[in-house]
Amino acid sequence: MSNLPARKLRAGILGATGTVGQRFISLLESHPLFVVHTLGASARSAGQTYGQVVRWKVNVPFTSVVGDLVVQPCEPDRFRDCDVIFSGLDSSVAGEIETAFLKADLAVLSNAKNHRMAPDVPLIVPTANPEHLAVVQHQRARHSLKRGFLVTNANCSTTGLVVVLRALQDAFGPMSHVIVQTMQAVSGAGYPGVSSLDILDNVVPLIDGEEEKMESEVAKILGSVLPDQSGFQHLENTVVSATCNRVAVIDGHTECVSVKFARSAVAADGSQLPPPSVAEVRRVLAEYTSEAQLLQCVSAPKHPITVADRPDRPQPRLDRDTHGGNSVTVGRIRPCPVLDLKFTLLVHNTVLGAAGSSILNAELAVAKGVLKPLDD
Ligand SMILES: NC(=O)C1=CN([C@@H]2O[C@H](COP(=O)(O)OP(=O)(O)OC[C@H]3O[C@@H](n4cnc5c(N)ncnc54)[C@H](OP(=O)(O)O)[C@@H]3O)[C@@H](O)[C@H]2O)C=CC1
Ligand SMILES: N[C@@H](CC(=O)OP(=O)(O)O)C(=O)O
Repeated sequence: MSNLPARKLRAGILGATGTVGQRFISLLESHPLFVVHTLGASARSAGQTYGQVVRWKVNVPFTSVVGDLVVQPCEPDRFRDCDVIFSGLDSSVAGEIETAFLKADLAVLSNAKNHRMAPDVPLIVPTANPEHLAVVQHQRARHSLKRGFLVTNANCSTTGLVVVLRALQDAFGPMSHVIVQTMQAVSGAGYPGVSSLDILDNVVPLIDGEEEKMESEVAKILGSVLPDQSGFQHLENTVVSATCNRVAVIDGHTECVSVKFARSAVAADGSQLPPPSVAEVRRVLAEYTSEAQLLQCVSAPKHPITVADRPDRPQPRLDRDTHGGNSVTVGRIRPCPVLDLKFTLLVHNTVLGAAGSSILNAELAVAKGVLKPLDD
């Protein structure tokens, strides 16, 4: 990896007690570039040690070093000596707090939905659209910042989908139609989230606001950076329809996807290209690589997409941790009698779908020289 800093970057975590915050701590525990330095949460937790307040749900324990840190209020001054800030804040407060951190010239990588669609905020899924990081320079100029920035990652269901769509779009051209049905894990709703009486022995066919986020975020992520790098050209001719369900799985969102390629529509002159074959699609997905692999980012999965060999995969319990939870597993690739092609994918919602993407985005920012230690 290029631009390796002389020392580990000190990481602040906002929302450190939450589901995503805990995943940050777990993934950063022995990270070669970042070290957990300052933890922040609400007034309910601030002033007490992390060990006292956290209701830890990750199946690997946290260290005593982290457990002894005193949780801070989420105010920029408390995080002044952090080189990088990871945010897992609840969206009811993330908007204002992250803006305050940006204005304080801090480098923020957020999971929250609040700033995702802002015109000068890169919305980056690291193995799908890392090139969108280029807009950080314009963002800095607009806010008169020296080193700060605000980069968000996507909704967890969007994340799994766009990695696969990007691979298909690069190989076979744009898609005109994408239809997706999700089966989303309960950890996606945070803690304590959905009550057991609602979810056990049940499927809940509504996740408030989720479908709209999926439908709009795909267009920004699969779009391009404007030639002057001041923002983004959203994809205009790909229609996405999402239906989202909550299921009794702890981690891992499963998505059933059907797509139609623009090339298979009949052109004005009557010409028409056939849709890609299942064999071609399998090969393209299995061979797909992103800039995260080229730049040798330490958390980059060996394969951004893992094509399942067995006909009854992917399954959340068996496949969510593939390549550390940063690879999207795809299976059941087959022709679709309505659109062109259909398949099932699985994304780990709190790793690649949340904290893992933020960390990989930070690694990309280091590799591209956008994120440096405070004293550099
Ligand atoms: N879970 C997932 O799979 C995904 C979540 N996200 C997004 O990531 C963010 C975090 O989600 P998740 O971890 O699930 O949520 P949780 O509800 O589990 O955690 C929320 C965190 O925000 C903190 N918080 C709440 N209110 C305040 C406040 N007023 N001031 C400071 N901190 C506050 C909480 O602190 P305290 O404990 O002190 O109350 C807690 O640390 C959300 O924006 C969510 O939409 C994105 C993708 C996937
Ligand atoms: N809504 C997602 C998780 C989430 O918080 O998404 P977002 O960050 O887009 O609000 C889920 O419940 O699985």
